Amino acid sequence: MAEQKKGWFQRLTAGLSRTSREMTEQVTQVATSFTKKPLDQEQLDQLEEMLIEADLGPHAAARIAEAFGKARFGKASSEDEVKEALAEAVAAELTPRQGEFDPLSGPRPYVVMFVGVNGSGKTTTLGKIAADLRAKGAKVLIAAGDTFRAAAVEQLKVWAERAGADFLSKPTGSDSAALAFEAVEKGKAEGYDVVLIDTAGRLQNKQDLMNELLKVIRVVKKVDAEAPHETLLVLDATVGRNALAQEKIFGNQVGVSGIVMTKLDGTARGGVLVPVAHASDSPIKLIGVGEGIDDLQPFDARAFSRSLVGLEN
Ligand SMILES: Nc1nc2c(ncn2[C@@H]2O[C@H](COP(=O)(O)OP(=O)(O)OP(=O)(O)O)[C@@H](O)[C@H]2O)c(=O)[nH]1
Repeated sequence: MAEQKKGWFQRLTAGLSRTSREMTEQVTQVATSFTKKPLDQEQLDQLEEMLIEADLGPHAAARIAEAFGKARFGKASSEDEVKEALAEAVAAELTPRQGEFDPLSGPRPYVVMFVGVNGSGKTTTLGKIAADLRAKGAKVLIAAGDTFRAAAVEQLKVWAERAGADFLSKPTGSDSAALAFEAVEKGKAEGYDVVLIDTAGRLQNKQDLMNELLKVIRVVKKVDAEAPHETLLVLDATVGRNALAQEKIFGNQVGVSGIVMTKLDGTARGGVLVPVAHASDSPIKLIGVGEGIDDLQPFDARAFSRSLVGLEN
């Protein structure tokens, strides 16, 4: 178990290495002056600026700098003390925004819808979740709701086969709401534990896409009024602060129950998770720190915060 936990933290740290390297460099720079003299307002301002540059957003940056100031004002600090205090201040921001994705403890079939723009990592995330659920012995059905793109259907099919999950699709251009309806009906009739529904990420325009997603939800509710039990919004961390705009649109128009932040390994701007977590009404539930199956992790605010500032564990 300790080994497993270590492996998990190492993957998180490796995944966040670009962001944490950037942060650590900055922290080290700022911290050099912190070690030499008692913390003053000028240093706090520098720290705040650095946090803004790291994409944590102006509001969180101000709050974190303030919390840091409360903990360390008037004291000289070693680099590790700076990191510890920063990690604590970031964790204080994120801990209330941490949520759990646990489809096997909910009603059966537990219906999960994946939304997000093309390329955000929806298909990969869905595939990784399917593989994890299958490994736990669950009966899983995947519905290829992006009926507009043949390539998306094919890609999802590969993931379904790899995971050993059943797969439902329709010819390109079919009604995705009808497919979702069938999937939930089949899920009910055939005793599935979980139904995972992929959706389109791009249509002619944003409003068409939102209308389409709302239609899928309406239709799914005809089979099960409680469904979808989860609507996971998949956001790509490499788009930086654009992720905030996406959260706003999907969150306001479709309704989202949890956020998955992917590709944290592909960017030095992983700090963007902080303003997204704050702006969103729904918690961060999962993070993607690589392309492998084990690289989708439950979001752990404390571990994320420590890893972000380059602490070892
Ligand atoms: N490095 C890294 N790559 C990821 C992660 N998650 C997804 N990807 C990659 O991002 C690319 C896009 O992911 P998809 O799952 O195809 O994205 P999508 O939202 O389904 O997009 P479409 O299939 O175009 O609708 C793929 O090459 C994935 O392997 C991650 O956490 N880290």
